[in-house]
Amino acid sequence: MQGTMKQSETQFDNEAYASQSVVAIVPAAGIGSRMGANRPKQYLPLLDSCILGITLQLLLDHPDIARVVVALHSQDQFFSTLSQAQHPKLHTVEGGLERANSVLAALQNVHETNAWALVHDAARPCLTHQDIDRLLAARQQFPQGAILAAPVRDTMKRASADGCVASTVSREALWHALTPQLFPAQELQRNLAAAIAAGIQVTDEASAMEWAGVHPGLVTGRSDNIKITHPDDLPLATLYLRHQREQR
Ligand SMILES: Nc1ccn([C@@H]2O[C@H](COP(=O)(O)OP(=O)(O)OP(=O)(O)O)[C@@H](O)[C@H]2O)c(=O)n1
Ligand SMILES: C[C@](O)(CO)[C@H](O)COP(=O)(O)O
Repeated sequence: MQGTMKQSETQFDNEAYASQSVVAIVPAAGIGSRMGANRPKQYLPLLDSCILGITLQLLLDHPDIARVVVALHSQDQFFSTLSQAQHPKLHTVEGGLERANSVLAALQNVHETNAWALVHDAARPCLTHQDIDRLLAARQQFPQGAILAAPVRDTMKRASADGCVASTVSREALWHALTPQLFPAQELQRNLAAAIAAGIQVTDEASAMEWAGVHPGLVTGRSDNIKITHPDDLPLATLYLRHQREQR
C-alpha cells in the first residue's frame, strides 16, 4: 500500500501526523516478582543508570515524542532519585494492580486532541530510535494502530499435561508481540477500559484493540528489544546496550 502512494498523498499524511501529538506511556508499576531482586526490577542498576532511567531517557530524547507519562507503584520509593524525575516532558501517575490498569491510568492523563499513545514497557531498555521511527512511519499503512513484533524463529511445540510434546505448531504466522505499541490514544483508552470491565485478560494493548474488532499492524522490530524478566536477562541487556552505543 505504501509503495503505491503518490508523493502528494505521502506529504499530506506526513503533515497530518505532524500535527498530532505522540505521547509515550510507560507502565513501570510492577514489582518484578520473576526477577526476585531486593527492589522492583525497573530500578536495578544498568550501565550508568537503572533500567527505568535508560528507558525514560531514550523516550525523552526522541524528537517526535511530546510527553512521557509513567505509571508508578503506589508505594514507589525510588523514582524521585532518577535524574529524569523532574524533566519537564515527564508526568507521573499511580499505576494499578495489573499492567493494563497501569496503562489505563496513564492514558487518562492524555488530553491532547487526536493524540497517539506509544505504550512501552519500562522493562525494555534496549529499544532504539530506529524502531520508534519505523513504528511511527507505519501510521500511514496502519491508521488503526500497529505494534513492534518479531517473527517466531524456533520450531514451536505444544505441550501435553504430562510435560511431553503433544504436537508441533506451525510457526508460519506466529509473532512475538513487543513494545512499543502505537494506537490512537482515545480509542485505546476506550477499548482498554471496556476490556478490563469485561474481565478480559489484557497482556498488551493490541489485545484490547483486537477484542474491540481492530486488527493492528505488525511492524518487524529488532530482536535486541528484550523485556528484562529473569535475572539472566540483565547481562544480556547490558551487552546489547554496549553494542548499540558502540555503533552510534
Ligand atoms: N501492575 C503492573 C504490572 C506491571 N507493570 C509494568 O509492565 C511492564 C511489563 O511487565 P512485567 O515485565 O511482567 O513486569 P512485572 O509485573 O514487574 O514483573 P513480574 O510479572 O515478574 O512481577 C513492566 O515495565 C512493569 O513495571 C505495571 O506498570 N503495572
Ligand atoms: C506487553 C508485553 O511486553 C508484550 O510482550 C508483555 O505482554 C507484557 O509483559 P508480561 O510478561 O506478558 O506480563
